[in-house]
Amino acid sequence: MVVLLQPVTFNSDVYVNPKCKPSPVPVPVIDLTDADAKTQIVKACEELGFFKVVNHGVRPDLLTQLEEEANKFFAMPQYLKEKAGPPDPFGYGSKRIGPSGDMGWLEYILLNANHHLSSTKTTAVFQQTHATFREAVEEYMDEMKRMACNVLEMVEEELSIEPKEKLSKLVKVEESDSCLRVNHYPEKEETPAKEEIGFGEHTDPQLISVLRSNDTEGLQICLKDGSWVNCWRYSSVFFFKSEIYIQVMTNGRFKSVKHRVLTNTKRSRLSMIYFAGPPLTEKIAPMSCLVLKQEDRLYKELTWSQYKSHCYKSKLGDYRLGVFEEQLPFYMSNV
Ligand SMILES: C=C1C[C@]23C[C@@]1(O)CC[C@H]2[C@@]12CC[C@H](O)[C@@](C)(C(=O)O1)[C@H]2[C@@H]3C(=O)O
Ligand SMILES: O=C(O)CCC(=O)C(=O)O
Ligand SMILES: [Fe+2]
Repeated sequence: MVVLLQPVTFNSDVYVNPKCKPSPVPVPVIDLTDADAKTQIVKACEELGFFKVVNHGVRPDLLTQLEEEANKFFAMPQYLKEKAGPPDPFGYGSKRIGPSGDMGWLEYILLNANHHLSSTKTTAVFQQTHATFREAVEEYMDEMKRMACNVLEMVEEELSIEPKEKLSKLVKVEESDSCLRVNHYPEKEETPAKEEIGFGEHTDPQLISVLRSNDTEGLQICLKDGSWVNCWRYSSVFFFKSEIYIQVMTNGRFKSVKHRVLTNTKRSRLSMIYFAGPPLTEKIAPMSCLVLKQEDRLYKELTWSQYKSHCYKSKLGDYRLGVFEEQLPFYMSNV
C-alpha cells in the first residue's frame, strides 16, 4: 500500500491549517537589537498588526517561574479560586468573558498593572497563593512594560512623532491603565471532532499587547482577506499586537488585528497577555503630526475611560472602532 503524505505548508511562525488555504503573509520576526528594528516594527504594524520579537532581554527563568505559579493557581480547588471572583473586571473568572454574555472554554485572572487601581478581587488572587506568585507577576509586568515602551519608542522615532515619548509615556506613567491577563484553557478529554471556541473573535481595545503562551497552539489571527491562520510555537518568544487605540492615534496607519483562540487539542493551554493602556483620563485622537489635512482625519477624540465603557457595553465580536469614526463627507459615503 502506498501512503501519500499530505504536504503541509508552513513557515517558522505561522502554521497553516491544512484545511485552510496557505497564508500569503508570514509573521515578521523582529530582532529588537537590530539597528533596523524600528522600520520593521512600523512595517509590521501597518501590514499585519502582529509581529514576533526575539532578543527581548527577558530572562527565560521568569517565563517558567510565572507559568509554574499560574498553573498552581489554576490547579487549586474551584471554591478557593472563586474567592477571587467574579471579575469586576479584575480577579478570577471562569467561562464568562466580560459583562455582555460572552462565553469561552477558559478560566482566567485579570490583574491591574496599576497598584492604585488594584481591586479587592486582585488582592484576593494573591491571598489564595504564595508570595512567589505575586513576585513573579510583578517582575513580569515590569518587563512587559519595559518591552512595550521600548517598542513604542522605536515607533515614535521611525514616524518622527512629536513630542518625544508621546506614546511610551502613556504606558510609563503611574496612572497607566495597563493590565495582565492569564488565560487557562483546560485540556479536553477527547480531541474534539471540530474546532471549538476558547476565546471568541475580537480586537483588543488598548495601544499594544504583548503575548506569549505555553507550547500549545490555539491562537489565530485574521488576515486582510478574512482568512484565519494559526500561530504556534511561541513559548519562549513574545508576540506583539497593535490594538484599536494605536490604530486611532496613527489615523488608521497601524492596523489592529482580529484574533481568536480555538481549543482543539487534548493539551491545556496557558497564555499571558500584557495590555498596554493609557491613563483613564487620557484623551485619545489621531496625532496631529500624522494628519496633515483636517479632512484626512478618520477618527474623533474620546477618553480612554469613555471608550472602555463603550467596550464593556458591547459584545466581544462587535465592531468597536465604529464609535471613533467621524461622519464621512457625503462624496465618500458611497465609496
Ligand atoms: C466582552 C468584553 C471582555 C473585555 C471587555 C469586553 O466588553 C470587550 C473587550 C474585552 C477585552 C479584551 C482585551 C482584554 O482582555 C480585556 C481585559 C479588555 O480590556 O478588553 C477584555 C475585557 C474583559 O475580559 O473584561
Ligand atoms: O489566549 C490567547 O492567546 C489570546 C487571548 C486574548 O485574545 C485575550 O485575552 O484578549
Ligand atoms: Fe485578545
